[in-house]
Amino acid sequence: MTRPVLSVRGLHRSYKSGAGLLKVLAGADVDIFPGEMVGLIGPSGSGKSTMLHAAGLLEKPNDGEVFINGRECLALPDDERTAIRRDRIGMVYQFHHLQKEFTAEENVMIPQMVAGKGAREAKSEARRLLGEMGLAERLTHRPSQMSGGEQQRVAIARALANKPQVLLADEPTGNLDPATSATVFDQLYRLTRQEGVAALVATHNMELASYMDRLLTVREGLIVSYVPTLPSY
Ligand SMILES: Nc1ncnc2c1ncn2[C@@H]1O[C@H](COP(=O)(O)OP(=O)(O)OP(=O)(O)O)[C@@H](O)[C@H]1O
Repeated sequence: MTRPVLSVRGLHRSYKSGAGLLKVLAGADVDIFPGEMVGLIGPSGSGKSTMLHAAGLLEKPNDGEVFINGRECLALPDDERTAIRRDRIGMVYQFHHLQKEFTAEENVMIPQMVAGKGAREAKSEARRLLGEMGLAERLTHRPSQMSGGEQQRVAIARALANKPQVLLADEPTGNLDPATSATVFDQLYRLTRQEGVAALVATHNMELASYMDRLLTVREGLIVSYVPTLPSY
């Protein structure tokens, strides 16, 4: 049987809320297998971002384990966890978070060079990925010189630049109009498939969700398989 590339086990996360405690995740499990695209859906505030942040090793949960390629990462020393996050995990957010003083090409080169790649190799990979995202004519544009959809496509190329095994995307098209959202999602879908990257994508967009291989949702702090029923949420 294929081993999951990302495995989350028994994740607990609560936040202080006034005098009490808001339990968001209460023992949540997720398995993502190589090459698949899994949707994470559910109402606002249900815990999708909380799950993605913990799975992406950005935030320590109160309890639980996160395995990347079979290796538990939350208990690792900070520097090892950072290296795994850099080399194995790509993140895309609703807002692109590109560095505004750098060009599209440089934005995609930076994470590669931080990971130790030389400038020439990083540039060639940046050009390849930006070309795949339909941005061959935008290499030297800065974020302010690009449309929202173009900026988000650069952010996707950047997230894939270090050949991660898993891409975690938090409403990657949530800030775009419906037509641009569909195009950007299409490119995200095609490129993750082509590069063999597994993806967990939080979205409110049920049309995009219908293209995913599987859907998960958060219910009472647990992650469960989601089978759409009428009326949908
Ligand atoms: N740092 C924090 N401190 C306190 N409460 C928080 C914090 N982060 C998240 N929460 C709360 O945890 C709950 C889950 O938030 P989360 O962002 O994971 O939901 P979500 O499903 O991603 O929502 P959305 O679809 O609106 O992005 C919310 O009620 C939120 O207010």
